[in-house]
Amino acid sequence: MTDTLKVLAISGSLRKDSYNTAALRAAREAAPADISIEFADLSRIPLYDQDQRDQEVPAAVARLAEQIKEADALLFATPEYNYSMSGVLKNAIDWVSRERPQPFAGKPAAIMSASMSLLGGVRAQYDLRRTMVALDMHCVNKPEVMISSAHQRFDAEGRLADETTREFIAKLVTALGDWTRQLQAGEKALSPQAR
Ligand SMILES: Cc1cc2nc3c(=O)[nH]c(=O)nc-3n(C[C@H](O)[C@H](O)[C@H](O)COP(=O)(O)O)c2cc1C
Repeated sequence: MTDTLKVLAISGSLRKDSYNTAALRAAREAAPADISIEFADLSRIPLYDQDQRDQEVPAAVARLAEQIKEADALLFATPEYNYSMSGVLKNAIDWVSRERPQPFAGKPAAIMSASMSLLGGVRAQYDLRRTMVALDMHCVNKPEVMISSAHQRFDAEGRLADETTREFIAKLVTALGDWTRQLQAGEKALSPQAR
């Protein structure tokens, strides 16, 4: 029997009716039985301030860093704000990136984006990928899930109403699970005990 993988879902939108958060809920529904998805909460994270950090790491940041450490993998969904990821997401990543050991290092991760435009947030995804390189995350390359015209793909209750998008999301979650197990197997093989 395979162990369940713990995936932390991180939405870059605080909006109650966020399409990105809704996409993460759809991912949780579509996840195979051996993947469990829990949600991070970025709403209490203040703006990054080095002086504040020097005094005390805010509780919401410490909690997020802990959740990231405990997770086997991360699943991001980011809105596109002016061709980039949201400030909410970048700010949270910046806070956590100052923790030591750096919690993102070596983490398997995957990205989705949802936008009302026809491009589905592709430019935000590539910004996020660049940040992932800086932080040594290992991002799944394919499938790329960009949810365009998001307002037409979710119903008024925020449920995904588009089968093609659901299939893409399911494939991405499965790919993230496979990628995570592959990386974990590689790490085991390289550990001193295995030599
Ligand atoms: C400040 C701001 C900038 C935006 N810039 C873009 C953009 O560059 N490209 C785009 O596709 N949508 C842009 N949008 C629209 C968002 O994609 C849209 O509001 C989306 O629903 C936000 O994601 P959410 O539903 O998860 O909150 C922008 C929205 C805001 C508030």
